Amino acid sequence: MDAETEGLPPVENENNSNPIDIHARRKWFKSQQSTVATRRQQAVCVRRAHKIYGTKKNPNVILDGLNMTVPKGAIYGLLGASGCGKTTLLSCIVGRRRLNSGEIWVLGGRPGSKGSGVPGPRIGYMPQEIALYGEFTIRETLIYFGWIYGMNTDDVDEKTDFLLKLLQLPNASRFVKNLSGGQQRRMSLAAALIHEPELLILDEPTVGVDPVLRQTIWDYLVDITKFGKTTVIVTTHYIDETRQAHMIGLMRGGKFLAEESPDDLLRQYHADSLEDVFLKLSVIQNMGKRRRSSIAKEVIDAVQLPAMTNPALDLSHDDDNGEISGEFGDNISMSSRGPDLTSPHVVAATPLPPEEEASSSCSDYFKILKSHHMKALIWKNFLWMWRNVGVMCFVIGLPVCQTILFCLAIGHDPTGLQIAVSNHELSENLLAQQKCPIYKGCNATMLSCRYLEFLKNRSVVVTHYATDEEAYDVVRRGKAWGALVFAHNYSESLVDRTEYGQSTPDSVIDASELNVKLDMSNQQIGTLLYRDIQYAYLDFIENILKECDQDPAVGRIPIAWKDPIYGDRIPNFTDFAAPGVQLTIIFFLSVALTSGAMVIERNEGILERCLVSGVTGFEILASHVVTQFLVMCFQTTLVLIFSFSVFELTLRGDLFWVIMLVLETGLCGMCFGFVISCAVDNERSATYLALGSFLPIIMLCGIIWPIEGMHPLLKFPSFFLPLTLSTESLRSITQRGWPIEDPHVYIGFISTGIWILIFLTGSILLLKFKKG
Ligand SMILES: Nc1ncnc2c1ncn2[C@@H]1O[C@H](COP(=O)(O)OP(=O)(O)OP(=O)(O)O)[C@@H](O)[C@H]1O
Repeated sequence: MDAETEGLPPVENENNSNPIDIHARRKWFKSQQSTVATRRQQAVCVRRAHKIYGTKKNPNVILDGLNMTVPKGAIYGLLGASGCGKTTLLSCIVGRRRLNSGEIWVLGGRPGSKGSGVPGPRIGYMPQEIALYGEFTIRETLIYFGWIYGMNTDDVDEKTDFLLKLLQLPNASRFVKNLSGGQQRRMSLAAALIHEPELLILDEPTVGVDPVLRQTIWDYLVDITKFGKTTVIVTTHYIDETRQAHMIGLMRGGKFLAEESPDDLLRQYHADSLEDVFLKLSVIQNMGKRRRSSIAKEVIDAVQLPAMTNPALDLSHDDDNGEISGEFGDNISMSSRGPDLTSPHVVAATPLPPEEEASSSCSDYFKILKSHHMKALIWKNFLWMWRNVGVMCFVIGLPVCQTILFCLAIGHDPTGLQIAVSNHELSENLLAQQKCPIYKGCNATMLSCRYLEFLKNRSVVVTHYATDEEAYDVVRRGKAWGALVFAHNYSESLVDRTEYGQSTPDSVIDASELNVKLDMSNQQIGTLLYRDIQYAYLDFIENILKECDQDPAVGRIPIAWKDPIYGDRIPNFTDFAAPGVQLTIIFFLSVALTSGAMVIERNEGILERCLVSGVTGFEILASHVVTQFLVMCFQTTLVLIFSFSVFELTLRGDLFWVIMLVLETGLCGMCFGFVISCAVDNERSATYLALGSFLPIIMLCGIIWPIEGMHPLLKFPSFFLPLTLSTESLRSITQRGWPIEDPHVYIGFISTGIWILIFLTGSILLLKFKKG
């Protein structure tokens, strides 16, 4: 190899079928000058990468000016202690995390930029977590990923047979959840290999794999990189298995201690194993550092370091190295030598993607949905539902159960309310028998008993007591809701009172009055008794006047209650609360549905894997909208059938608009669920957030109490909540029968539509930017 071509990255040549000797290939991966053009020629090129977790006050520096060069066609072993930042570096490479500073080039483009194909099908990513659906079979899993990558089912089946043999996986119809831990990891590897990507990124693929199979996997990796078409980056804890890699990067303290071929490292450091090299490099790195070494003194003493004739091997002062971390691989500063675009090194082997910054225009967030992505995602969602049919029956049945419970339990007048009566018109004998005789017709005998009969018709249970104090005591002890006291001359006084008119003496007025003491601790029951005691009295007076051939209207209070314009003469709470309750049930079950679905995906790492494969957040949301919408249609149908057909709640308006509004509100709930699932990282937080929003919405949206009764400070903001105007709108349709043209009705549709847009945009932005 002449001087000009030395250091040339392997040229992809599809026609070249001769495997190239591994030692010859390693020579290509020698140090070379770094320019933007050469960086774009590498499979992966990282420069001056800084990544910090935590707060400004308490930063956790993970990548500290790290440089990395992965030539095309190489197997690159990324080594380092647990927690040193390997996964973080990989997730920055695949475009799932952003660096705080520095640059990354992957397959010639910036991850996330338009046309770079990264994230996308050019990459095969096997994350550290299993990131698979346990409820799917091996075949279904591979079909799902195959479709995502745009493969057809026949090709997937063919590749499935090959991968099952290669990775010694069991029958394709076995469920992933029933595989052993090691088998699941191999399954995860198969999902990354299915589409033969240009760049394979494998985060610990050989954990839990026996040595023989581990060797098979490595042989396969060597095989697919033979012709320079595929590049592999692999992290592993088994340092010595990377002897087969073309290049290894030893990571420590946020930097690479070395980036070399394994043979060169062993030679340079006079070591027998790569573990030995790693130890020596770690000791060298710690030399000269003021902070306490993390390596035990006995270990340091036992290590024989090579003579540092080469200053690049001296890592003890690497803090000052800036961009140069040593003469390893391509880690030479671009600024240290001028760019040389005429060099034959920079001749592109394959067309490179346009050099662009990560896209940030608004239209990019709403990229057109790819049909193969949507097909895979929707199929996956339905398959998940089918495999969890019990859960789905519960989800669909829950709103109906809640509606039934609401209709049976809420809004009906309480019955069997106990009233204690001290009636001094009763003789001791009658009192002992609890008898109160009624004299019908135009008869003024024992009018107290006649009144009580009307009261009993209003579902009040009357018990007689001998004294007033006894009756009051029963109320005090909570055995009755009220005490009524009749004077011994009640009937006579009542007649006198009507006859005397204005000249009625006070004693007669007192005796003709029914004395009432209620337990008003329960507002609903207290108000009901208050109402019934008065209504019973009016019925009683009208009845006597009628029996005595007098006009019953004389006994009424002089207010004529005509038929109401809207609603019933005696309105019921069920009709008032039903619209709000129906919308709340559909809204919050939709929240639970979507926030749960997305959080589960995120927890199991599937979402991450999906996004790396090129699926956009918008596509994931859209697929869930499609499947959950179908579920919601079932829920809505059942809720409305039970509300209006079975329980016959009032419906004066158009059922069509009721259905539309309920569906729109469900959609709004789904979008709110997306926001929650995109904003939080685990199910517990999602549950807290959903529950936390439930109570304020119930209280502030006029569902259980009219907004007019709210504190003035709450009235205005409550109009901006998602269920306020829609509840009012539904109430107007069902109770008043108003059409869609009425502003009270269409405002509910508009406000819900605006909320849908807000939530949808919020969740897409969160998916886009919440990478870490
Ligand atoms: N999202 C995060 N927020 C804060 N710290 C994080 C986050 N992710 C990782 N870390 C921390 O960053 C460090 C590097 O983590 P990373 O997972 O990249 O290490 P790793 O080298 O892949 O480890 P392992 O080999 O054990 O998988 C760890 O200390 C980890 O606790």
